[in-house]
Amino acid sequence: MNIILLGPPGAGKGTQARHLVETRGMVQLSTGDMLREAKTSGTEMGQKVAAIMDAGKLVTDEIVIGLIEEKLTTEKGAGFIFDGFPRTLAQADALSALLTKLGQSLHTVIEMRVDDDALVGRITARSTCGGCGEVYNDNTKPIPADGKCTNCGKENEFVRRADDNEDSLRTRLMEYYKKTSPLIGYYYAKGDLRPVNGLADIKEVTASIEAVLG
Ligand SMILES: Nc1ncnc2c1ncn2[C@@H]1O[C@H](COP(=O)(O)OP(=O)(O)O)[C@@H](O)[C@H]1O
Repeated sequence: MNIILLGPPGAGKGTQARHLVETRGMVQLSTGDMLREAKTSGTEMGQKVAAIMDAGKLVTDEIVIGLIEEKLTTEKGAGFIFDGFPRTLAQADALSALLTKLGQSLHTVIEMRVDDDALVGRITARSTCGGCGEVYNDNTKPIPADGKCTNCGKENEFVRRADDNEDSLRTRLMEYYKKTSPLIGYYYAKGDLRPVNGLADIKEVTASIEAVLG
């Protein structure tokens, strides 16, 4: 079963994707994570994407489609969760073609609905473990009082993502409304779209997603 988690930055896609990985053995394909990895790798591609990401703009379709294509052919599991991809209509078409080529299809597109004020609040509070990238303070969980990451167990610094600042966030929201939100209509018309309330608490959102996936 292959699914897309669709929604604006800060909607909680990553949190819910990680849950599906743990409970269902699905494979999370987060283009944001892949690009952040590329950014720190020091490659030519990494340097190219760093400035774009930090400013909150979208990286080119060519780059992200290439990253997804590589993962689709190498990763194995009980289906893929596309998290942060597709973000443009060109990416949606490319995904459809790639899945067809692999003899696979898309099961459901889960639209995580949240209001803009909540997003801005979540993202400007968000920080991550400097060691493993575990997310804190985005309405999920507070930074541990003992300073030890609940995921990797180490006492790392809790850092802000380079693009989690007010300016970059405004640009990311603008990019979302201009380029990504048309996908809601696109998948609705295809009959694949299932909305869930992303403003509910994490467990309730998880339960709504479970109910949709069956
Ligand atoms: N599918 C994509 N197409 C283009 N750029 C992307 C894509 N996925 C991620 N990015 C880049 O990575 C940044 C971070 O994405 P992501 O981790 O999904 O964060 P968030 O959902 O919090 O905005 C985006 O602002 C963009 O620059």
